[in-house]
Amino acid sequence: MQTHDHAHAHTHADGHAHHQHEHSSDLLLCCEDLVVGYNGKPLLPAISLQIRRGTFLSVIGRNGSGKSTWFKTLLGMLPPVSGSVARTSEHVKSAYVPQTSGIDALLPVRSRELVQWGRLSGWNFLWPFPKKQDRAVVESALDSAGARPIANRPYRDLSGGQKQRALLARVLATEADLVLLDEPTASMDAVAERETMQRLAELARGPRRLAVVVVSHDLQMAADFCDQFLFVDKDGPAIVLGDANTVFCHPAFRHKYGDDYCPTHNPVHPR
Ligand SMILES: Nc1ncnc2c1ncn2[C@@H]1O[C@H](COP(=O)(O)OP(=O)(O)OP(=O)(O)O)[C@@H](O)[C@H]1O
Repeated sequence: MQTHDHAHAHTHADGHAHHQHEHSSDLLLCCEDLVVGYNGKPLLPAISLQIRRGTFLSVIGRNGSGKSTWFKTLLGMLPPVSGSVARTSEHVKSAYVPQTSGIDALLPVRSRELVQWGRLSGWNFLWPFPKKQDRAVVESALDSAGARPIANRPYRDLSGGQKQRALLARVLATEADLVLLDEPTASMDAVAERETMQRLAELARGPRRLAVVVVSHDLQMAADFCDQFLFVDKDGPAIVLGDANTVFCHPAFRHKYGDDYCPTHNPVHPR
């Protein structure tokens, strides 16, 4: 695993023990010298990375460091300033859960309907009556996300943590291979946060073998559950990709977050 300061990072988000059955079809998304930004202006240094099935990657960085920008580019919602991001096959499906604040809090829908929307596309959207098979997927997604108790509640009346459960169910209902979640545990209490991270880890490491990418501000929680970390900092020279020790002990990371997360620099309170 390498890390890179300055303009060219070539690192692969792989090489982990639980990727025992890894083969070429595990590769879902490839970024080559990808530079993200707005209106042709780079925000972060270039990075090359590959996202495979079974990966649980956490994107970390201070407020305004470029995490959402990176996400949007990965999803094709924002064009790269330079370089490329490509799915390895047109069959690779990705799904996105925005920050809760990005959803209209006045949306007059029940949680179950919100999840059903994950099954609809194109013209279906104008005739939103799910097929029997879609209904089964929706019910199972509600169970997997722990959202069954809130399925009939209007989305706007839910607490922040309950909203995130409904959104997680929605992502599961899309049956995507690659799931990107922007701060999925932002308004959850500590127990709910841990449960959600556990569920996401199971989606990556269990039989579904999804690739899961989360933006997380809780570094300890990310360290406990994720296997890959991408540190971004629009004001610094580095973009760092690697396992926990590689990233948390990198000088650029420690410059922003201090030494507490790096076991070799913080031997008194190792992670
Ligand atoms: N549409 C836009 N045009 C130009 N600049 C933008 C645009 N959207 C965001 N930015 C800027 O890009 C930078 C990175 O923003 P981004 O939303 O990616 O940060 P973030 O790491 O996700 O932040 P947070 O942790 O607060 O959610 C910020 O300086 C922001 O002001």
